[in-house]
Amino acid sequence: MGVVKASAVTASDVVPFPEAAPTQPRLRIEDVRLEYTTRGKTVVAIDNISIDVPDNEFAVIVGPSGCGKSSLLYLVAGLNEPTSGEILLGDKEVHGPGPDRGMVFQSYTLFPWLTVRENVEFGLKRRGMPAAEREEIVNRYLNETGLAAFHDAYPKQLSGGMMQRVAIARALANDPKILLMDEPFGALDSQTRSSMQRLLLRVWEQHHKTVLFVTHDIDEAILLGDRIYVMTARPGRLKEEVVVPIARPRSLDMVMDPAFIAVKRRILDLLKNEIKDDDEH
Ligand SMILES: Nc1ncnc2c1ncn2[C@@H]1O[C@H](COP(=O)(O)OP(=O)(O)OP(=O)(O)O)[C@@H](O)[C@H]1O
Repeated sequence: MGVVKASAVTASDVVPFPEAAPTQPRLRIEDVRLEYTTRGKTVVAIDNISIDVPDNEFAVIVGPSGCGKSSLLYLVAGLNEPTSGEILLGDKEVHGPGPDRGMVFQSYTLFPWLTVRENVEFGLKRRGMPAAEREEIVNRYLNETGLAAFHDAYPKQLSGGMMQRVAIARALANDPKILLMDEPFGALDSQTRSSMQRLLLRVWEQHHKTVLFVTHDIDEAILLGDRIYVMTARPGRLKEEVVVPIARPRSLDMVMDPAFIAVKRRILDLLKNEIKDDDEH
């Protein structure tokens, strides 16, 4: 084969590398502002927040009480519309709720007339998934969340922790693009809360589902999160994005690690300043 001289190669001969599709983060919150108007009085709850949540990351929102954390999650869930700005999931703008977003709230939101199995199965059945496929998926999530032995129980027979397991299993079974969790362990006693954190760590490390998680608990935020968005006092703005430099798999005893303590100190400082700023106004 002859040698191709460099001079023989023209621009039109060069086959460009296929451009890698730019990887858009799954969730983009762009310049979102939210005002509530009640009886003629307008309150700015969220003031121009922009956040990109990378795919397959566990993102956590922390901030002073009333800074708009739940409001932001509700906007992503499509349960409310921003006053301005937009929210994109993939390349679709969010308007209204949809099966691409799974929600787990602090209050228990199971259907009381359905068993554990039927609760987990609900969304799949609604989508018309065949029974055999449904059963396989439901069994998998019942096992993963330690609910297999309780599959025939009704919500009223379960403790708060068990009900939240069902809510998590139900959300995951629907295979949403993102899981939105609003203080899901906020109503649980501290022991149950720890056990739920362990469970969520284990389940999340298996699926790496994109999560947006709201909490007041800084230890919980660091333990679970890859990235923590710290908000200012109301009107909520993004104060700082803190990346958690702690390897996975994680365990609850990591709260004693120097890296954990350093991140905690950083977040507490950010929040302390925020509350002080707020008091001074
Ligand atoms: N439906 C509503 N109508 C009017 N004001 C509202 C409404 N929902 C929330 N607010 C106000 O908006 C602000 C943000 O509320 P939000 O519940 O989102 O904050 P949060 O950070 O989740 O609070 P917390 O940490 O206490 O749960 C608060 O001042 C709240 O009183």
